[in-house]
Amino acid sequence: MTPPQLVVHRDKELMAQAAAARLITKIVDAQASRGHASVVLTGGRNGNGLLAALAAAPARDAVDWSRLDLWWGDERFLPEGDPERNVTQAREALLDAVPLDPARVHAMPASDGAYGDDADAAAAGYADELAAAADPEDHGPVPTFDVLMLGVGPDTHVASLFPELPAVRETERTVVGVHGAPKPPPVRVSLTLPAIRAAREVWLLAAGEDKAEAAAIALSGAGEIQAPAAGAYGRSRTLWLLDAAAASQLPRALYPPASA
Ligand SMILES: O=C1O[C@H](COP(=O)(O)O)[C@@H](O)[C@H](O)[C@H]1O
Repeated sequence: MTPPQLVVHRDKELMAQAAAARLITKIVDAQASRGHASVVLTGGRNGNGLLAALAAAPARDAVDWSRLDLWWGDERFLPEGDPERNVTQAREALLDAVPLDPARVHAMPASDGAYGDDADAAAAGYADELAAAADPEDHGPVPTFDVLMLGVGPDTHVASLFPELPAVRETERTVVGVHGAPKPPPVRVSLTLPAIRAAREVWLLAAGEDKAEAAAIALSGAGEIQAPAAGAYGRSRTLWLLDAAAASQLPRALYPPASA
């Protein structure tokens, strides 16, 4: 487990811009050293804010978009093109504006797609896609993502791993169908904690006052079943990117004094 590092920005706009700049640098560095990069996107307000900031950043042209693999941490299991689907929102915020290779955009299945309305089959299909993309050096059924981003919900959920639901207890499968999610829609598809932990870097995004309690709980030693965000960490780095409002309930010992 890599211990969480915290960066606290003044407000959510600055956080989104700084995180977008950080992501551009990560992708460019990975492409320079390995020829390609892989990023796992998150849904939600903070994830979409980051993508919009990236779309507006002139430095986005430093990325070779054709050599970037995009995956998703979770998806709301809805029909293709539904405005509530994470992929639909990501396309609007950024993806439609950059020259990605469509074969490298690994959206999670829709509820009117190849698996019909069977979220568990859709999850198994996505797990197969991940396994097929993994190299022998990845030591497992999931690629070693360069960066995996997770929005933190006000209830400490990450991806579609909600407190106490079976998905957060999963230790074998890399992707699961989620049923009875407390946040709509109730049916979702999600990476599990073991799949999340395959990433080199895990970035948790939390901006806004409604994330303050969740951040304080997850960073104060809570268990991952009760607070899924506490169980999300990367192989090399776990980074919490917060704004001042989301950091406002953190114990002083955790709050980095020199953040801007
Ligand atoms: O439903 C979801 O919610 C979380 C957090 O969203 P936010 O709007 O509270 O920031 C998100 O990370 C997840 O991908 C999404 O499906």
